[in-house]
Amino acid sequence: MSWDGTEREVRIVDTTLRDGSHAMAHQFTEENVRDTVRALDAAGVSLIEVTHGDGLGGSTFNYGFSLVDERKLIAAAVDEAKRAKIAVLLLPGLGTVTDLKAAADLGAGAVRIATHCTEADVSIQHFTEARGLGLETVGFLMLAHMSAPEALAKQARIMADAGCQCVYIVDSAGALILEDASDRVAALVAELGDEVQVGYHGHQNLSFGVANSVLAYRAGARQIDGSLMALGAGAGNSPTEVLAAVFDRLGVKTGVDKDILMDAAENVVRRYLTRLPVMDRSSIVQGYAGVYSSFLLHAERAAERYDVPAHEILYQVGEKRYVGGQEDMIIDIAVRLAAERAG
Ligand SMILES: CC[C@H](O)CC(=O)C(=O)O
Ligand SMILES: [Mn+2]
Repeated sequence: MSWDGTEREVRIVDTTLRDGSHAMAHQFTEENVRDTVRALDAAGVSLIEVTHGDGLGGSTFNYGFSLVDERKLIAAAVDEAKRAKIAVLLLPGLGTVTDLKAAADLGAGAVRIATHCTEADVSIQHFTEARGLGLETVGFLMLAHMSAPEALAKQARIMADAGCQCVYIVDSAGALILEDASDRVAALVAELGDEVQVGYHGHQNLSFGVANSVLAYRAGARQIDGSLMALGAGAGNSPTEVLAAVFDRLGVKTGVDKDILMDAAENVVRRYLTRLPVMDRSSIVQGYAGVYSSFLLHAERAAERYDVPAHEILYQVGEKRYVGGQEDMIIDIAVRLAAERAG
Protein backbone atom coordinates (compact mmCIF):
# COMPACT_ATOMS: atom_id res chain seq x y z
CA MET A 1 0.00 0.00 0.00
CA SER A 2 1.35 3.42 -0.93
CA TRP A 3 1.40 6.60 1.16
CA ASP A 4 -1.83 7.84 -0.51
CA GLY A 5 -3.75 4.62 0.17
CA THR A 6 -3.47 3.25 -3.39
CA GLU A 7 -2.51 -0.37 -3.81
CA ARG A 8 0.47 -0.27 -6.12
CA GLU A 9 3.98 -1.64 -6.58
CA VAL A 10 5.15 1.09 -8.90
CA ARG A 11 3.99 4.68 -9.25
CA ILE A 12 3.47 5.95 -12.78
CA VAL A 13 4.13 9.68 -12.87
CA ASP A 14 2.86 11.70 -15.83
CA THR A 15 4.86 14.49 -17.45
CA THR A 16 2.72 15.21 -20.54
CA LEU A 17 2.18 18.76 -19.32
CA ARG A 18 5.87 19.42 -18.63
CA ASP A 19 8.14 17.33 -20.90
CA GLY A 20 5.35 17.58 -23.50
CA SER A 21 5.77 21.34 -23.35
CA HIS A 22 9.03 20.94 -25.36
CA ALA A 23 7.17 19.14 -28.18
CA MET A 24 4.42 21.77 -28.06
CA ALA A 25 7.01 24.59 -28.26
CA HIS A 26 5.56 25.63 -24.87
CA GLN A 27 2.18 26.54 -26.39
CA PHE A 28 -0.15 24.73 -23.96
CA THR A 29 -3.48 26.46 -23.37
CA GLU A 30 -5.35 26.46 -20.08
CA GLU A 31 -7.97 24.21 -21.71
CA ASN A 32 -5.27 21.66 -22.73
CA VAL A 33 -4.07 21.55 -19.14
CA ARG A 34 -7.53 21.26 -17.62
CA ASP A 35 -8.61 18.47 -20.00
CA THR A 36 -5.39 16.49 -19.52
CA VAL A 37 -5.32 16.77 -15.73
CA ARG A 38 -9.01 15.78 -15.50
CA ALA A 39 -8.33 12.63 -17.55
CA LEU A 40 -5.12 11.66 -15.71
CA ASP A 41 -6.79 12.25 -12.36
CA ALA A 42 -9.75 10.06 -13.36
CA ALA A 43 -7.28 7.34 -14.39
CA GLY A 44 -5.75 7.37 -10.91
CA VAL A 45 -2.37 8.94 -11.78
CA SER A 46 -1.17 10.27 -8.43
CA LEU A 47 1.51 12.72 -9.56
CA ILE A 48 1.12 15.03 -12.57
CA GLU A 49 3.88 17.43 -13.58
CA VAL A 50 2.90 20.84 -14.99
CA THR A 51 5.53 23.48 -15.83
CA HIS A 52 7.30 25.05 -18.81
CA GLY A 53 9.40 22.29 -20.44
CA ASP A 54 12.55 23.74 -18.89
CA GLY A 55 10.95 24.13 -15.50
CA LEU A 56 9.84 27.10 -13.44
CA GLY A 57 11.05 30.33 -14.99
CA GLY A 58 11.81 28.59 -18.28
CA SER A 59 9.71 30.97 -20.37
CA THR A 60 12.60 33.02 -21.78
CA PHE A 61 14.18 33.99 -25.09
CA ASN A 62 16.80 31.24 -24.72
CA TYR A 63 14.37 28.39 -24.00
CA GLY A 64 11.20 29.63 -25.71
CA PHE A 65 8.32 31.70 -24.38
CA SER A 66 5.20 30.01 -23.00
CA LEU A 67 1.85 30.88 -24.56
CA VAL A 68 0.23 31.03 -21.12
CA ASP A 69 1.97 32.00 -17.88
CA GLU A 70 2.91 28.74 -16.14
CA ARG A 71 1.50 29.97 -12.83
CA LYS A 72 -1.91 30.19 -14.50
CA LEU A 73 -1.44 26.64 -15.83
CA ILE A 74 -0.34 25.30 -12.43
CA ALA A 75 -3.39 26.92 -10.77
CA ALA A 76 -5.68 25.38 -13.41
CA ALA A 77 -4.10 21.95 -12.85
CA VAL A 78 -4.51 22.20 -9.08
CA ASP A 79 -8.13 23.23 -9.61
CA GLU A 80 -8.88 20.16 -11.77
CA ALA A 81 -7.02 17.53 -9.73
CA LYS A 82 -9.36 15.84 -7.28
CA ARG A 83 -6.95 13.14 -6.09
CA ALA A 84 -3.64 13.73 -7.85
CA LYS A 85 -0.84 15.90 -6.58
CA ILE A 86 0.55 18.51 -8.98
CA ALA A 87 4.34 18.58 -9.31
CA VAL A 88 6.51 21.32 -10.74
CA LEU A 89 10.00 21.02 -12.23
CA LEU A 90 12.79 23.33 -11.13
CA LEU A 91 16.28 23.67 -12.60
CA PRO A 92 18.46 25.56 -10.09
CA GLY A 93 19.85 28.64 -11.83
CA LEU A 94 16.77 29.03 -13.99
CA GLY A 95 13.93 28.58 -11.50
CA THR A 96 14.32 30.39 -8.19
CA VAL A 97 13.19 29.82 -4.62
CA THR A 98 10.69 32.65 -5.21
CA ASP A 99 9.20 30.67 -8.13
CA LEU A 100 9.03 27.60 -5.92
CA LYS A 101 7.21 29.44 -3.12
CA ALA A 102 4.74 30.84 -5.67
CA ALA A 103 4.06 27.34 -7.02
CA ALA A 104 3.53 26.00 -3.49
CA ASP A 105 1.14 28.90 -2.76
CA LEU A 106 -0.82 27.93 -5.88
CA GLY A 107 -1.24 24.43 -4.45
CA ALA A 108 1.57 22.41 -6.08
CA GLY A 109 2.36 19.49 -3.76
CA ALA A 110 5.68 18.27 -5.14
CA VAL A 111 8.82 19.60 -6.78
CA ARG A 112 11.23 17.73 -9.02
CA ILE A 113 14.62 19.43 -8.88
CA ALA A 114 16.79 18.68 -11.90
CA THR A 115 20.54 19.07 -12.27
CA HIS A 116 23.13 17.85 -14.73
CA CYS A 117 24.20 14.37 -13.54
CA THR A 118 27.51 15.63 -12.11
CA GLU A 119 26.10 18.70 -10.36
CA ALA A 120 23.74 17.52 -7.64
CA ASP A 121 25.33 19.95 -5.20
CA VAL A 122 23.55 22.89 -6.83
CA SER A 123 20.22 21.43 -5.66
CA ILE A 124 20.96 21.38 -1.92
CA GLN A 125 19.47 24.78 -1.11
CA HIS A 126 16.36 24.05 -3.16
CA PHE A 127 15.70 20.72 -1.45
CA THR A 128 16.03 22.39 1.95
CA GLU A 129 13.56 25.10 0.93
CA ALA A 130 11.16 22.59 -0.61
CA ARG A 131 11.06 20.43 2.51
CA GLY A 132 10.50 23.59 4.54
CA LEU A 133 7.47 24.31 2.35
CA GLY A 134 6.15 20.80 3.03
CA LEU A 135 6.54 19.66 -0.58
CA GLU A 136 7.21 16.11 -1.72
CA THR A 137 10.73 16.18 -3.17
CA VAL A 138 12.19 14.40 -6.18
CA GLY A 139 15.66 14.77 -7.71
CA PHE A 140 16.52 14.44 -11.41
CA LEU A 141 20.04 13.44 -12.47
CA MET A 142 19.83 14.51 -16.11
CA LEU A 143 21.82 13.18 -19.07
CA ALA A 144 22.54 10.12 -16.92
CA HIS A 145 24.24 8.31 -19.83
CA MET A 146 27.20 10.67 -19.34
CA SER A 147 28.14 9.20 -15.94
CA ALA A 148 28.92 5.70 -14.72
CA PRO A 149 26.59 4.01 -12.20
CA GLU A 150 28.92 4.52 -9.20
CA ALA A 151 29.37 8.21 -9.96
CA LEU A 152 25.60 8.66 -10.26
CA ALA A 153 25.11 6.91 -6.91
CA LYS A 154 27.40 9.48 -5.25
CA GLN A 155 25.37 12.31 -6.79
CA ALA A 156 22.15 10.66 -5.62
CA ARG A 157 23.58 10.54 -2.09
CA ILE A 158 24.08 14.33 -2.20
CA MET A 159 20.42 14.82 -3.15
CA ALA A 160 19.20 12.35 -0.52
CA ASP A 161 21.22 14.04 2.21
CA ALA A 162 19.72 17.36 1.16
CA GLY A 163 16.17 16.06 1.75
CA CYS A 164 15.25 14.47 -1.58
CA GLN A 165 12.74 11.59 -1.22
CA CYS A 166 13.21 9.96 -4.63
CA VAL A 167 16.17 10.28 -7.02
CA TYR A 168 15.65 9.65 -10.72
CA ILE A 169 17.93 8.32 -13.38
CA VAL A 170 16.96 10.65 -16.23
CA ASP A 171 17.78 9.40 -19.71
CA SER A 172 17.48 12.88 -21.22
CA ALA A 173 19.03 11.79 -24.52
CA GLY A 174 17.17 8.48 -24.83
CA ALA A 175 20.65 6.98 -25.11
CA LEU A 176 20.50 4.20 -22.52
CA ILE A 177 20.03 0.67 -23.80
CA LEU A 178 18.72 -2.02 -21.41
CA GLU A 179 21.50 -2.73 -18.82
CA ASP A 180 22.76 0.83 -19.27
CA ALA A 181 19.53 1.84 -17.57
CA SER A 182 19.11 -0.96 -15.04
CA ASP A 183 22.75 -0.86 -13.87
CA ARG A 184 22.36 2.84 -13.12
CA VAL A 185 19.10 2.28 -11.23
CA ALA A 186 20.63 -0.64 -9.30
CA ALA A 187 23.59 1.51 -8.22
CA LEU A 188 21.21 4.12 -6.81
CA VAL A 189 19.09 1.49 -5.06
CA ALA A 190 22.24 0.02 -3.46
CA GLU A 191 23.32 3.46 -2.29
CA LEU A 192 19.94 4.72 -1.06
CA GLY A 193 18.48 1.52 0.42
CA ASP A 194 14.94 1.81 1.81
CA GLU A 195 15.46 5.35 2.93
CA VAL A 196 14.89 7.06 -0.45
CA GLN A 197 13.13 5.80 -3.58
CA VAL A 198 14.62 5.59 -7.07
CA GLY A 199 12.82 6.68 -10.24
CA TYR A 200 13.34 6.33 -13.98
CA HIS A 201 12.57 8.83 -16.75
CA GLY A 202 12.98 7.55 -20.31
CA HIS A 203 12.94 8.99 -23.82
CA GLN A 204 12.07 7.05 -26.95
CA ASN A 205 14.86 8.22 -29.27
CA LEU A 206 16.19 4.67 -29.66
CA SER A 207 12.77 3.21 -28.72
CA PHE A 208 13.88 1.84 -25.32
CA GLY A 209 11.72 4.01 -23.06
CA VAL A 210 9.25 1.31 -22.02
CA ALA A 211 11.68 -1.64 -22.01
CA ASN A 212 14.15 0.33 -19.91
CA SER A 213 11.33 1.30 -17.55
CA VAL A 214 10.46 -2.36 -16.96
CA LEU A 215 14.13 -3.18 -16.29
CA ALA A 216 14.36 -0.14 -14.03
CA TYR A 217 11.40 -1.46 -12.03
CA ARG A 218 13.05 -4.88 -11.79
CA ALA A 219 16.24 -3.19 -10.57
CA GLY A 220 14.26 -1.49 -7.81
CA ALA A 221 12.87 1.76 -9.26
CA ARG A 222 9.49 2.58 -7.73
CA GLN A 223 8.55 5.70 -9.70
CA ILE A 224 8.43 5.64 -13.48
CA ASP A 225 7.71 8.61 -15.79
CA GLY A 226 5.55 8.62 -18.85
CA SER A 227 3.69 11.03 -21.15
CA LEU A 228 0.38 10.49 -22.86
CA MET A 229 0.87 9.80 -26.57
CA ALA A 230 4.62 9.97 -25.70
CA LEU A 231 4.32 13.75 -25.86
CA GLY A 232 7.79 14.92 -24.84
CA ALA A 233 11.14 16.15 -26.09
CA GLY A 234 13.03 14.32 -28.85
CA ALA A 235 11.08 11.21 -29.90
CA GLY A 236 9.00 11.71 -26.77
CA ASN A 237 8.80 9.91 -23.45
CA SER A 238 7.69 6.39 -22.58
CA PRO A 239 3.94 6.57 -23.31
CA THR A 240 2.00 6.57 -20.03
CA GLU A 241 -0.77 4.46 -21.53
CA VAL A 242 1.75 1.85 -22.75
CA LEU A 243 3.51 1.74 -19.36
CA ALA A 244 0.12 1.12 -17.73
CA ALA A 245 -0.74 -1.70 -20.16
CA VAL A 246 2.71 -3.33 -19.93
CA PHE A 247 2.89 -3.28 -16.12
CA ASP A 248 -0.65 -4.64 -16.03
CA ARG A 249 0.35 -7.52 -18.36
CA LEU A 250 3.33 -8.21 -16.08
CA GLY A 251 1.03 -8.33 -13.05
CA VAL A 252 2.71 -5.27 -11.47
CA LYS A 253 0.17 -3.08 -9.68
CA THR A 254 0.24 0.59 -10.68
CA GLY A 255 -3.10 1.74 -9.31
CA VAL A 256 -3.94 3.40 -12.64
CA ASP A 257 -6.61 2.50 -15.20
CA LYS A 258 -5.00 1.70 -18.56
CA ASP A 259 -8.26 2.10 -20.50
CA ILE A 260 -8.93 5.60 -19.19
CA LEU A 261 -5.31 6.46 -20.07
CA MET A 262 -5.67 5.11 -23.62
CA ASP A 263 -8.82 7.18 -23.97
CA ALA A 264 -6.99 10.26 -22.65
CA ALA A 265 -4.14 9.73 -25.14
CA GLU A 266 -6.45 9.43 -28.14
CA ASN A 267 -9.30 11.73 -27.22
CA VAL A 268 -7.56 14.45 -25.30
CA VAL A 269 -3.86 14.72 -26.16
CA ARG A 270 -3.95 13.57 -29.78
CA ARG A 271 -6.54 16.25 -30.51
CA TYR A 272 -4.40 19.15 -29.41
CA LEU A 273 -0.83 18.07 -30.06
CA THR A 274 0.88 20.06 -32.79
CA ARG A 275 3.59 17.49 -33.41
CA LEU A 276 3.43 13.75 -32.92
CA PRO A 277 6.72 12.61 -31.36
CA VAL A 278 8.45 10.24 -33.80
CA MET A 279 11.71 8.36 -34.09
CA ASP A 280 12.89 10.29 -37.12
CA ARG A 281 16.46 10.83 -38.26
CA SER A 282 17.12 13.73 -35.90
CA SER A 283 15.75 12.08 -32.78
CA ILE A 284 17.52 8.78 -33.53
CA VAL A 285 20.78 10.75 -33.85
CA GLN A 286 20.00 12.32 -30.46
CA GLY A 287 19.80 8.87 -28.87
CA TYR A 288 22.83 7.58 -30.76
CA ALA A 289 25.05 10.58 -30.09
CA GLY A 290 23.76 11.28 -26.57
CA VAL A 291 22.11 14.65 -27.15
CA TYR A 292 19.66 16.28 -24.75
CA SER A 293 16.19 15.60 -26.17
CA SER A 294 15.01 19.17 -25.61
CA PHE A 295 17.62 20.35 -28.14
CA LEU A 296 15.54 18.94 -31.01
CA LEU A 297 13.40 21.97 -31.80
CA HIS A 298 16.37 24.30 -31.29
CA ALA A 299 18.38 22.26 -33.82
CA GLU A 300 15.49 22.17 -36.28
CA ARG A 301 15.07 25.94 -36.11
CA ALA A 302 18.80 26.52 -36.59
CA ALA A 303 18.81 24.03 -39.47
CA GLU A 304 16.07 25.93 -41.24
CA ARG A 305 17.61 29.32 -40.62
CA TYR A 306 21.10 28.38 -41.84
CA ASP A 307 20.00 25.77 -44.38
CA VAL A 308 21.97 22.85 -42.92
CA PRO A 309 20.66 19.39 -41.90
CA ALA A 310 19.40 19.19 -38.31
CA HIS A 311 20.89 15.73 -37.80
CA GLU A 312 24.37 17.04 -38.73
CA ILE A 313 24.03 19.74 -36.11
CA LEU A 314 22.94 17.13 -33.56
CA TYR A 315 25.89 14.83 -34.32
CA GLN A 316 28.21 17.72 -33.51
CA VAL A 317 26.31 18.63 -30.34
CA GLY A 318 26.85 15.01 -29.24
CA GLU A 319 30.57 15.14 -30.02
CA LYS A 320 30.95 18.32 -28.01
CA ARG A 321 28.93 16.87 -25.11
CA TYR A 322 26.83 20.01 -24.72
CA VAL A 323 24.44 20.02 -21.77
CA GLY A 324 21.25 21.88 -20.85
CA GLY A 325 21.78 25.65 -20.82
CA GLN A 326 24.04 25.53 -23.88
CA GLU A 327 21.16 25.96 -26.37
CA ASP A 328 22.87 29.00 -27.92
CA MET A 329 25.85 26.84 -28.93
CA ILE A 330 23.54 25.02 -31.34
CA ILE A 331 23.42 28.21 -33.40
CA ASP A 332 27.24 28.40 -33.43
CA ILE A 333 27.40 24.87 -34.86
CA ALA A 334 24.81 25.71 -37.53
CA VAL A 335 26.69 28.87 -38.54
CA ARG A 336 29.95 26.93 -38.82
CA LEU A 337 28.35 24.12 -40.82
CA ALA A 338 26.78 26.66 -43.19
CA ALA A 339 30.16 28.38 -43.67
CA GLU A 340 31.88 25.04 -44.39
CA ARG A 341 29.20 24.20 -46.95
CA ALA A 342 29.57 27.56 -48.62
CA GLY A 343 33.24 26.62 -49.09
C1 LIG B 1 15.04 20.91 -19.36
C2 LIG B 1 14.64 19.88 -18.38
C3 LIG B 1 14.58 18.53 -19.02
O1 LIG B 1 13.64 18.53 -20.07
C4 LIG B 1 14.26 17.52 -17.96
C5 LIG B 1 14.00 16.22 -18.59
O2 LIG B 1 12.86 15.81 -18.71
C6 LIG B 1 15.12 15.46 -19.15
O3 LIG B 1 16.28 15.81 -18.93
O4 LIG B 1 14.82 14.47 -19.85
MN1 LIG C 1 12.70 14.38 -20.35
